[in-house]
Amino acid sequence: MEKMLRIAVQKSGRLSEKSLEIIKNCGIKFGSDSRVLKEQASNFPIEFLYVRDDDIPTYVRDGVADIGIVGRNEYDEQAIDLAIIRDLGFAKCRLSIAVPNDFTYTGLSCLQGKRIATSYPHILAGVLKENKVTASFVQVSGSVEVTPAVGISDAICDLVSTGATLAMNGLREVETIYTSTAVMIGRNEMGDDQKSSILKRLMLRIDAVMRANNYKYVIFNLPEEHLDQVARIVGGMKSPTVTRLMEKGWVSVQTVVAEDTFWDVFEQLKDLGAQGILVTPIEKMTE
Ligand SMILES: Nc1ncnc2c1ncn2[C@@H]1O[C@H](COP(=O)(O)OP(=O)(O)OP(=O)(O)O)[C@@H](O)[C@H]1O
Ligand SMILES: O=P(O)(O)OC[C@H]1O[C@H](OP(=O)(O)OP(=O)(O)O)[C@H](O)[C@@H]1O
Ligand SMILES: [Mg+2]
Repeated sequence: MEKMLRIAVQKSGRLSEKSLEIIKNCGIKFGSDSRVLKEQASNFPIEFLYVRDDDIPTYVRDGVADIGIVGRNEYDEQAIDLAIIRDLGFAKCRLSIAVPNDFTYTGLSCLQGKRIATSYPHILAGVLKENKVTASFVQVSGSVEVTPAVGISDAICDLVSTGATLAMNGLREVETIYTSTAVMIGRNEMGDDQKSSILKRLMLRIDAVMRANNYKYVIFNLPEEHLDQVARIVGGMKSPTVTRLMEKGWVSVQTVVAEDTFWDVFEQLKDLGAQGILVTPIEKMTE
C-alpha cells in the first residue's frame, strides 16, 4: 500500500484558509466537511490533520504528523528542534510591545520591574535578557490586549498586524521585537524514503504556486523604436516575447513581471509609450 505524507494544519484561525488554499492550488483535492479532523486527499498521497496551531510543532517532532504549517512565532516560541522547509510568506505579523496610551515610554528600560502580559514568554524573555531588563510575565493565551485595562499588566507583548486591536483597546505599539510569517516545518530527517519523495513532489508544486503568485503576466503594445529600452526593464523569464503588429512600427510584447516591482515597471512602460497594457495572474510557474 502506498504511504501517505501527513500534514498538520490549523483547524480554524488565521492560518487555516491560506494553508489550505496553497495546497488546493497545487491541484490536490480534499475538504469534505470542516468537522472532519483527519482526511485523505483523493488524488495525492497526503493526509490532513486539522488541529490547534500550538500543537503542531510537537506533533511533527513526535511523528504524529510529518510536516505542518505554523507561524514562525509559534515555532520559535516552542524552541523545538525542527527544520523550516519553506517560508510560505502569508500570515505576516509582528510581535510588539505595547503600552497604555498614557504610559511614558522612552525605551525597553522603562519596562524594568513592570508586569508584561504575553502569550510568547520565551521570545520576550530572550529580548529582555539581551537588553538587561527584568520584568515579570503574566502569561495569557489570548485577548492579551485587555490585560492592562483590567489591572493585571502594565504593558503587553502580542502579535500585531493592522494595529486595530491595539488602538481599539487604548494601547500604542512602542517596540517591534520579532516579525513572522507562516512556515512549513518538518523533522530534520524524515526517516522514510517514500514519504521524502512525496514531500519532494509536494514542494515542487508549492514552489510553482508560490512563484506564480509573485509574478504577473503582462502584454502590451509598444512603438518598436523603444524595444531595446523596454527589454532592459522587463527581462521576462528568458527574454520578452515580441510579435509584430499589423500597424507599421508597432510590436506586441509579452513578459512576466514581479509583483513587487509591477507599479514601477508600469510607469516606465507608460513613459516609453506602451499602450493597451494587459495584466493577468499566473496560475503555476516553473523556473
Ligand atoms: N493579526 C494577524 N495577522 C496576520 N497573522 C496573524 C495575526 N494574528 C496571528 N497571526 C498568525 O497566525 C497564527 C495563528 O493565529 P491565531 O490567532 O489563529 O491562533 P490561535 O488563536 O492560537 O489559534 P488556535 O485555536 O489554533 O490555537 C499566529 O501564530 C501568527 O503566526
Ligand atoms: O493588529 P490586528 O490586525 O488588529 O491583529 C492583531 C490581533 O490578531 C491576533 O488575534 P486574533 O484576532 O487572531 O485572535 P486570538 O486572540 O483568538 O488569537 C493577535 O493576537 C491580535 O490580538
Ligand atoms: Mg493557538
